[in-house]
Amino acid sequence: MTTAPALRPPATSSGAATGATGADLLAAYRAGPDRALLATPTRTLLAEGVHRTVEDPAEAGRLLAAARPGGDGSGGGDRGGRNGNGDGDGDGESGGQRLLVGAIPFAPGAPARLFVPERVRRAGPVAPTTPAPPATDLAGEGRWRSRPVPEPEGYRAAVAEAVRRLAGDSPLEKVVLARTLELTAPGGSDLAAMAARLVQRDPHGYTFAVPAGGAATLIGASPELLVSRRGSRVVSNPLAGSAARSTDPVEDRLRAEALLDSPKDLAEHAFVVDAVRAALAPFCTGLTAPERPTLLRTAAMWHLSSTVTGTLREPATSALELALALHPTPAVCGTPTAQARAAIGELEPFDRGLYTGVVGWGDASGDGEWVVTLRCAEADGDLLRLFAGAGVVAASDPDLELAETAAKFRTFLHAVGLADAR
Ligand SMILES: C=C(O[C@H]1C=CC=C(C(=O)O)[C@@H]1O)C(=O)O
Repeated sequence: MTTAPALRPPATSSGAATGATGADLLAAYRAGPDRALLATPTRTLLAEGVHRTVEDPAEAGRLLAAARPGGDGSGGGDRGGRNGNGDGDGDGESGGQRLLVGAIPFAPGAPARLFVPERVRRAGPVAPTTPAPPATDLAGEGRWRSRPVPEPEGYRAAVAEAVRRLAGDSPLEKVVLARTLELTAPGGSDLAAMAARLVQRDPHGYTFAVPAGGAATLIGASPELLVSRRGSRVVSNPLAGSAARSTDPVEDRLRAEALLDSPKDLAEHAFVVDAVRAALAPFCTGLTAPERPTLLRTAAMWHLSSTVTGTLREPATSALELALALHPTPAVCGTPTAQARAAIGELEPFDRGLYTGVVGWGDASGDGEWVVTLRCAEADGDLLRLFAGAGVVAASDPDLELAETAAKFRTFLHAVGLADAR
């Protein structure tokens, strides 16, 4: 057990309420190793200054527990809020200094990029009407060079190999295979402007821009809530099963309806819901999940979506503990987890880093919102490395999974002001 220094940073860092809006905090964000922005459907958090960094997520959990009022987990009340995820908490520089923000990687044992900020400014969600910078400022004419890793042919071959394994004797039932797209722009990229465009395009998503080690920043807009905990109320929103949006409204609706009826996608989805229920069961009573998924829409994608809710058995269980118990779900790894992880290690020719990990915040009362790290890029100097993956099951078609990952890249490409990539 760590004898943790209190999470509370120096007393000088606390401040009076500022009345800032979500849009103000978004506008105030500047990328850097000591800044983090989280803009969720219910709140905006801008964290500045590093009180301490935490590389071990388990240690982060202990730190939060030690900083809990009375150390007994009694700090959280059930205050409800939209979707049970909270209500934005009002605004201002807050008594929420005892907060942890950042990202946890996909691979166990790789360093987490979590930190306790010196200052946290909070506001409600960014209004959907908040103007974003024009795409042309970011894209410029021919400014970006792109390189897929692996090449599309390599990704197709990996999916085909996974399908062969899924059809064979292996216990593997689902594996999520990803690819990357490296974009380079001389002079680097304006990450604050990209964050603004991500929020504006997907105001119901979870936009994040957090330090990723060294001078790198992890930036993206995830549609998938891994878990939120507010008082005793626990919510998870697993997604799996996807279709690209169409600009033609009739075609768009047809794709959505086909997704809802697709046996392949329903199977892919069921693995995730079952795993989420199983992981939450030891911690929750009254777990509920719908019989059938519904549709969730982002600007670029349709997804099959299920909202799983429950009530904590032990009030001391934090959102972070729940996130660590859930991660990695079959939405990003596969089923069974160990075999899927091994297949990913063999079939993906790159390190996922923070992609398909967990990103978000947790506070000393145990409340928090942790989302699955998707639809994102790692930005470092001139390089932006985008990531996208797709769940592969026995009925998967390599061409369709390639097209699905291309569609998933669009979330970020549009934030940069670029058109599609193959
Ligand atoms: C792995 C990704 O998406 C996951 C989340 C939602 C739907 C998914 C799917 O339909 O395959 C993936 O499981 C990604 O966006 O990179």
